[in-house]
Amino acid sequence: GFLQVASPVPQGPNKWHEQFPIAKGQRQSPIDIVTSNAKVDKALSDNPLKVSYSNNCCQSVTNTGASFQVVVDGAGTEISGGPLDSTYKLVQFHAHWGPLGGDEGSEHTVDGVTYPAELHLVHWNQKYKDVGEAVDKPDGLAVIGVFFSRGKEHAGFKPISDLFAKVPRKADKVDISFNYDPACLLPARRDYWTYLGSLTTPPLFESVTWIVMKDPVEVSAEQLAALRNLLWETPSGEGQMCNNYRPPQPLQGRLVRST
Ligand SMILES: NS(=O)(=O)c1c(F)c(F)c(-n2cc(CC3CCCCC3)nn2)c(F)c1F
Ligand SMILES: [Zn+2]
Repeated sequence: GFLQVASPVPQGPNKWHEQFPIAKGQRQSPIDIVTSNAKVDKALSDNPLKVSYSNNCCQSVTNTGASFQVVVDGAGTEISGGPLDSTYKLVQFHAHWGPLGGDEGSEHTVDGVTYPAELHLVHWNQKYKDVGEAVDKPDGLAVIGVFFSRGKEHAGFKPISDLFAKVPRKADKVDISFNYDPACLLPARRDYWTYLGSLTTPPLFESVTWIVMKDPVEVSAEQLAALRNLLWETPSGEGQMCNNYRPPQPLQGRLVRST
């Protein structure tokens, strides 16, 4: 019979350094946020983080083979202020999560505490011509991280979590025909920690100003379970996508600032 050439199953985080040496770099993400070591910086509150998203910016949801990804056309979806020296535009949002019913799954941890999932809103610096140019520059990206805790249903996340069943396989894609404002996914209290880090997936570029919201948002157990409608390649064939999170990396002496 024909030689079966399977697509290589993606290597886990502790092998990434073989192909991406920067995995052992000086500003890798995620990190464990030790709240007692975070330094309150008045400058962050003097120039508050400004999030101005439009409600018709979301184009589609796709299964990237590593997460869901809501693709956004950046028109009018800008953030600025806080730790940012320029305006950044939203390009996509996705998440990382753990096993069904488990409490691990977030990438950042807070005093060693994990959350069942973590949402990432990825923005690129408008001083560059596009995200491809920005993605590997030290000030190229700004990612807002939002912890998901298990509780009551998140009405704002429902239109998105209902779409996961429609994109079970890698490269599956469904258009978003309704108006959707991703700002509904942010916690009411806008306090955050911020530090300089990296992409948490290959190519692991050290190009991210991280803005990790202090307060989690509640989503229901069903909405967390809906993340598992997404499938991916496992060593034993196709399986439910889960545990797509990188564990915390060495702080390497970096300062974490806090509002
Ligand atoms: N977890 S994370 O740190 O928030 C995070 C991710 F997980 C990502 F996958 C990306 N990412 C960026 C690109 C486009 C690049 C286009 C140029 C070539 C490299 C990929 N695709 N995925 C990303 F930007 C990001 F910030
Ligand atoms: Zn991410």
